[in-house]
Amino acid sequence: MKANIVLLPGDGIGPEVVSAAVQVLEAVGQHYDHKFVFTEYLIGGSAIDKTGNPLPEETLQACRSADAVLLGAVGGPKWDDPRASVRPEQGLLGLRKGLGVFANLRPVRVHPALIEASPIKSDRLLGVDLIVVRELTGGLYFGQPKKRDWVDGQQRAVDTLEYTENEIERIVDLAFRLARQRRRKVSSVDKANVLESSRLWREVANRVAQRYPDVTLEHVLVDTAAMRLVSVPQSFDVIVTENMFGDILTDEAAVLAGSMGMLPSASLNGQYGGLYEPIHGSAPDIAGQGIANPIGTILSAAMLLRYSLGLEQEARAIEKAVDQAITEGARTRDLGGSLTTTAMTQAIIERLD
Ligand SMILES: NC(=O)c1ccc[n+]([C@@H]2O[C@H](COP(=O)([O-])OP(=O)(O)OC[C@H]3O[C@@H](n4cnc5c(N)ncnc54)[C@H](O)[C@@H]3O)[C@@H](O)[C@H]2O)c1
Ligand SMILES: CC(C)[C@H](C(=O)O)[C@@H](O)C(=O)O
Ligand SMILES: [Mg+2]
Repeated sequence: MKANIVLLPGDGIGPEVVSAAVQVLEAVGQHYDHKFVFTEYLIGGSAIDKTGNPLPEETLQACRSADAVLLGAVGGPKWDDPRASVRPEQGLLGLRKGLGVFANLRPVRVHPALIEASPIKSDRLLGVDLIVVRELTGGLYFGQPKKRDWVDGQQRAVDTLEYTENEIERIVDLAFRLARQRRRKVSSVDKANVLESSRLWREVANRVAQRYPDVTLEHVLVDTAAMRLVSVPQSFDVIVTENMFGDILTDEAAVLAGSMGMLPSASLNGQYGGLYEPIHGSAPDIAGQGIANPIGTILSAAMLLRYSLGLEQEARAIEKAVDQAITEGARTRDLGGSLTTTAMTQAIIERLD
């Protein structure tokens, strides 16, 4: 098959890990006789530097007409001035909103050989296989008003946590559908003891659950969920939650998997091609050194093949090659090893069937 894939390398380690994933996709393309056409566009800090805009119109249009989009990361200290009127992260949020990708799937699997790499180092990590379904285009990130003003002679800052029933319904429904292909358990994470938006979330989740009598639903408060994630991670199958809770819990979940560099994600809505990115950021502390772990981005490329191009066998081939490389001891520095980004990528490519 032929597919047009837009690349958004972005900032920091973004270009390093995207280039790694492209090499893997090219190798898969050769093995299976597919033609992946890659076109690169600007986003984030590097887009601000070149155009003054973190999401140039040209980038958004290209992403809308692509079969899929693969993104590295945006942001970094260079653009962190709190008084700046444009920020790299606005580019990413604008892209997610502009593509309407409300469903962000963040699978978390612990490779048995990496239990040692996690600070938890315990059998409780054995067999952990969960997926966080993070609502991505609503909640605190996008609610209005979002502003600064002056009240009683001092500055005030306002963010708004807002959800409509429809926004909750579509993401919770997706979580239930996913649970049917897995262990049939949904943990809906909220803060219903405090937040009105969470009370609505719970009501809607209960309503959706009636359509899935074969799936178990539990409600978990987000603070308890954070605790359970490190103490009894095997108790989770599908976690569904609002935008910011999902952001925070998945960084925590990355600790189970051994490193921030391990986790992939897919952002979907069924309309545009889908946006694929590792869950980590631009890692300014290691950028430019060639030591970033490319696995989160490579596994995001596998998700791209699965969800946007329907290439299940090819997706599995990548996942298997990653598993095998790890089993056989391939480790970047974050996992306690010494392989460079390029060497790790090569180790994975060599193990593709
Ligand atoms: N999707 C995105 O584009 C995205 C996501 C998160 C953060 N950010 C941005 O990235 C910048 C840096 O944020 P941060 O430092 O808080 O988070 P970060 O995820 O960039 O880094 C946190 C820690 O994890 C390590 N790490 C992350 N990815 C790694 C990889 N692939 N291999 C090895 N180690 C890795 C880093 O070295 C760092 O020690 C900020 O500007 C933030 O806004 C962007
Ligand atoms: C960079 C930031 C806007 C982003 C988010 O919060 O969604 C990141 O942390 C992520 O997890 O993708
Ligand atoms: Mg995050």
